[in-house]
Amino acid sequence: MLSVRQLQASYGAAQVLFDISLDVGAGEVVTLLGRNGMGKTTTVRSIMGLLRPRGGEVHFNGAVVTGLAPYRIAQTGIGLVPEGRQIFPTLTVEENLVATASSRTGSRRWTLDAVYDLFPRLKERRSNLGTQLSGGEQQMLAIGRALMTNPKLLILDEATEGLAPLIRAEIWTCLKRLKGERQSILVIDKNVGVLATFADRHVIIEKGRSVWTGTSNELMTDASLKDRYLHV
Ligand SMILES: Nc1ncnc2c1ncn2[C@@H]1O[C@H](COP(=O)(O)OP(=O)(O)OP(=O)(O)O)[C@@H](O)[C@H]1O
Repeated sequence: MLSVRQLQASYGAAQVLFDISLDVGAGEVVTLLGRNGMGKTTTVRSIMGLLRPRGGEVHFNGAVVTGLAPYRIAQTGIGLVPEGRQIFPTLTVEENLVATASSRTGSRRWTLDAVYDLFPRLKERRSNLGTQLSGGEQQMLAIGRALMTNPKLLILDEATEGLAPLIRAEIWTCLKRLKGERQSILVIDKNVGVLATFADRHVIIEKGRSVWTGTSNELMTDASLKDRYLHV
């Protein structure tokens, strides 16, 4: 479904990504791991066309999407939950959700009711403005908004950063439920232990290079990986 090959990217003259390769298959949950500043967000931004890659290729559903405008990449069926949520603060919850609604990619799975079923709290808050929501509610809204585009692939950058433990658990439950429906997901998060309970594969990024990929079992049984690449 998503295939990234030898991706390179820079901010101005500073090259940040040197060689990122990763795959997400249909129905798979894949994580992007690595310490702060290693290039996870930049990888996501490059996949989405928010940063123009200076080398390498991004294939999605068999087509090369490298270098397309972000809206065109989104239209191919990739839904992004960006770092920092970026919901529309002056719109209500419901307006935020409706603003992105689309069945362009063929699937009509995600409607307002379906999102409210996944996150009942959003239904309670449907008339509240974005600014009136807690961090957890904003993250639920950001996920709901991405789902309303009926994406073939959902990408979450920092899925639970800064959220209280109970809210985190709700987000994990949501992701597990989506996996149960065979939603393809690429997720960045630091909670490796929880991710390993339901993700299929993991990709570790170190200084702009994808240096390891493997299953949850392989990740959890190789303690040296965590020491080398994940501990601060
Ligand atoms: N807009 C920018 N301009 C210049 N350099 C940037 C910019 N954004 C990120 N960088 C640099 O690029 C490198 C990779 O950053 P990136 O945000 O992709 O890392 P990350 O793995 O997502 O880390 P984090 O977990 O802290 O978000 C870092 O050295 C960072 O300082």
